[in-house]
Amino acid sequence: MVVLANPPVVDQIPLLRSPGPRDSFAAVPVVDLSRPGAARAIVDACERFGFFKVVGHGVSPDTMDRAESEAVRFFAQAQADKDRAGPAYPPFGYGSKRIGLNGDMGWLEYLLLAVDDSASLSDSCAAPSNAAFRAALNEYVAAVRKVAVRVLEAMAEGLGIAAADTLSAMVTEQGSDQVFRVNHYPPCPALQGLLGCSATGFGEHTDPQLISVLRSNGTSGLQIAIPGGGAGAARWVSVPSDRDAFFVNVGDSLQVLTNGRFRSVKHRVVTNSLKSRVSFIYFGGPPLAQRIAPLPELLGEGEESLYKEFTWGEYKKAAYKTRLGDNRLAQFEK
Ligand SMILES: C=C1C[C@]23C[C@@]1(O)CC[C@H]2[C@@]12CC[C@H](O)[C@@](C)(C(=O)O1)[C@H]2[C@@H]3C(=O)O
Ligand SMILES: O=C(O)CCC(=O)C(=O)O
Ligand SMILES: [Fe+2]
Repeated sequence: MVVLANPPVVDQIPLLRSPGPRDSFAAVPVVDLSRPGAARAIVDACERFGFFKVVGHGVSPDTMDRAESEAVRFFAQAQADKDRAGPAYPPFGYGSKRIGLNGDMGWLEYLLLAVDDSASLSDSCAAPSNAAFRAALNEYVAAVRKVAVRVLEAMAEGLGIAAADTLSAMVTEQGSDQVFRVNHYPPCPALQGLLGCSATGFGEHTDPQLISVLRSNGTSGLQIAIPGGGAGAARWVSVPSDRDAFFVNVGDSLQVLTNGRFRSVKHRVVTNSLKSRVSFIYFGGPPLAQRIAPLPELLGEGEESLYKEFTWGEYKKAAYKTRLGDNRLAQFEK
């Protein structure tokens, strides 16, 4: 029997099967935000996959490129300099390989940053301290939050909710819990010898918030779980990258607000063996006191909530005690 030992650099990082051309999710739903019909298309994608790609968003390529090149510059610094941006208090600040506080590991480094009510990086996070990087991220975060708001408004319209801002207000009102993440996945060449294996960049999970809006530098690696793996199982498919587009994930809280009509999508990142991936993710969450329960307009006659009552603060506290791959919503199901 041949026993393959993991190379030491990836000792504690789980391996995944390297994606191949047959894993490509060519049918990823694409929504053009500038066209009529976007609301219906978004609802359809959220019901089927909890995931879609957004084009026609109007965000300037300069805004995206500036943020990306500043991020590349930040991560190219010496390790000791990056470590100085480490969390003043967890989870915010610079991190490397460790995800969360419960033992999850991935082949990445990242900045996890709090966003304030005016869609700027919160002053409570000193990192990143470089003024040009901070300015570029502030410009990007303001732009991506506008995209999130338009998407949430379109969802409300598509769901037939009378007040257009029912969902979007949750991420714009005072005290809303918005987080921004910059992930850098260096290539993992040590694995080239292990045929067919890649390091886990970011292990499988669902996002706890309402929605996450992601943009990457065009290096592939993001996978989502879609129904249809046979016998009710899910199948992992690779999302073709597109540096000009945004990708939207439905999070756990939106699944609950829609009483399970929208799916909180399971996703993960597989490290590329040749190219670095840089991704930006805006996580739109509500204020801590926001009650997360199915919207009354969405409940049919006699339909009951599938979930126990909770606030976002309660859910977040419970979520941060779980491992990445845990089914966080299970403890709130009736
Ligand atoms: C393992 C963990 C990392 C995470 C907190 C958690 O305990 C479970 C949820 C994880 C997640 C996934 C989406 C976002 O990247 C994130 C910032 C979030 O809100 O929930 C991360 C958390 C993290 O990295 O701290
Ligand atoms: O970096 C990516 O592309 C996705 C990361 C992710 O899912 C997350 O940070 O929650
Ligand atoms: Fe995620």
